Amino acid sequence: MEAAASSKVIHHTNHLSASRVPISSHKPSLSFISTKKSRHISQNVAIKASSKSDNVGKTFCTTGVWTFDQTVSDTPSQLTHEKVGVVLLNLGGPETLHDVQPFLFNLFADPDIIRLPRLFQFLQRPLAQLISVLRAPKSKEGYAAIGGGSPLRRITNEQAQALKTALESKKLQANVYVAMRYWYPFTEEAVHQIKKDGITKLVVLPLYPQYSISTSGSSISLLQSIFREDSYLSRLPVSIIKSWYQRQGYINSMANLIEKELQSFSKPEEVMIFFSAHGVPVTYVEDAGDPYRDQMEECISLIMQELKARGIGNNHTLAYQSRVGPVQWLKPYTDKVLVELGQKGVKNLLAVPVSFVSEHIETLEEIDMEYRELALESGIENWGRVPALGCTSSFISDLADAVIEALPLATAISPENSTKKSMSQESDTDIVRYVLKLFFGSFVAFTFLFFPKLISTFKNYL
Ligand SMILES: C=CC1=C(C)c2cc3[nH]c(cc4nc(cc5[nH]c(cc1n2)c(C)c5CCC(=O)O)C(CCC(=O)O)=C4C)c(C)c3C=C
Ligand SMILES: [Fe+2]
Repeated sequence: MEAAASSKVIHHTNHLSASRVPISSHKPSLSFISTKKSRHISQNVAIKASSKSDNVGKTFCTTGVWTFDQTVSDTPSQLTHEKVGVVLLNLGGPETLHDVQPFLFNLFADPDIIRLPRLFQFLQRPLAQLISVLRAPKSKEGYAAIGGGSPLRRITNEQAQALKTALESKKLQANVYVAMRYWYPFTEEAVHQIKKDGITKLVVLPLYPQYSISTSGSSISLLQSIFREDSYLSRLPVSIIKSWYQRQGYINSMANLIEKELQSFSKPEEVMIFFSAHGVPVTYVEDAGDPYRDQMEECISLIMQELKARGIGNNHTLAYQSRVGPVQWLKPYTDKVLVELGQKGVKNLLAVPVSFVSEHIETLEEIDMEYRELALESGIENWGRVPALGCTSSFISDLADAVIEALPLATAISPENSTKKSMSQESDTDIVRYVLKLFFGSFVAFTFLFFPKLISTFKNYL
C-alpha cells in the first residue's frame, strides 16, 4: 500500500499515510483469482452469459475478481452488530489549474490507462511525465473554461452524503467513503479511514455504470493490491459491484431525465436522442476483452425500451467522445456523427452523456461548448443536453438498493494464495527489470525512436 501511495504525485498536505491496525477476527473464506488476464476474460464471459438471460434490475457483482459464499443472506436488520462501509470509486479531477499536470501524471502512470507491452513497463513513469507535461496546456484550457477546476470532488461528496441518507431511510447505517483514482481524496486515504473506523463489512461501488478496464477495473485493481498487502483488510468481508448499468432504477432515472428534457423542444417527437459515451481505444475491447462496448450498447437498448414503454419512440444513436491522439478509439466518433446528422437534415438533437453520473469536464466543456458549436455549424437548429444524474433521488435510492443487495455477498480475500503468487511473480519481474535496465537503460531514447509499437502507444495520449 505504501508503494502505491508513494508512486503518485502528491501535492497537498492532507494525504494520509497508511497505518496498521490490529488484525480482526474475521476468517478468510474465499479464493482470489489473481491474474489480470483471467480477470478480464472471466468478466467478459460473465457479461456475455448474463446478457442472454433477463438481467434487468440485477447487478453484476464480482464475478472473476473476488468470489462469494452465495449462501449468506443478511438483511439490514440482521446487520446491527456490523460496522458497514460503502466505498465509492471515482476518477478524481484537478481542483485548480496548478493540479492539472500532476493529475495527468497520475492518470498516465496507471498501467490500465497506458498499456505498455510488458518489456517496456519500466518506461511507464518517464512516459507519464513526458505525456503529462505535453498535454497539460490543452487540458488546462478545458479546465479554465469550466471555472478553473473539476467539480468531481464536490459532486462525489454530495452523492456520498445522499447515499448515506438513502441507506439510513432503508434502515441501514453505513459510513460512505470516497476513493478517487488520480486525485484527492486518493484511494489510500479512504482505505486508511476505513481501517481507522473499524469497518467490518464493505461494499465497493464504482461510480461508473458500465465496466471498463480503464475505469472501474483500474480502481478495483488498486484496491485489491492494497487489501492483499494488509492482514486486516485481507480478512475484511468485501462485496464489489462491478457494473450496474442494467439496474431498473438507473434505467428509469435516465429515461425520466430524457423524457423531461424532450419537453423543452417545440416538437419533442422529432428530436434525435444522441447518446454520447466516453470512448476507449479499440484495442481494449478487441484485444484485452473489455466488456465496455457491449455493456454500453445493452444499456442504450434498455433505456430506449423503457422510453418506448412510455410511448416515446424517437430515433436514437450512440457515438463515442473524448478520444486522445490518432490511434483508433471506439467508433463512431461523436464529432463525425454530429456533422453527418446535420448534413442529413436533422434539426433537433438531444445529447445524453451516458458513461458517467456527474457533471465533469467532458459534459461541461466538450459537449456543452465544443460539440454544441459543431452541431449548430453543421445545420442542427435546436440543441439540448440531458444533465448528469448527480444526486437525483430515484438514482441514489437505486444505488442504495444495490448496496443492500450486495452486502450479504461480502466475503474476505484469501491473502495466502494471492500473496505467494504475487511474491514469486515479483521476484521474476525484478530479475527481468534488472536485466532490462542493465542492457537497455542507457538506450531509452534509441528504443523509443525505433520501436513502432511504443511510438504509437505514446502518440495515443497526446
Ligand atoms: C467511463 C468514463 C471514462 C472512460 C472509459 C475513460 C477512459 C480514458 N480516459 C483517458 C484520458 C483522460 N481522461 C480524462 C478525464 C476524464 N475521464 C473521465 C472518464 C472516463 N475516462 C472523466 C470523468 C474525466 C474528467 C474528470 C474531471 O476532471 O472532470 C483526461 C483529462 C482531461 C483531458 O485532458 O481531456 C484524460 C487525459 C484515457 C486515455 C482513457 C482510456 C484509456
Ligand atoms: Fe477519461
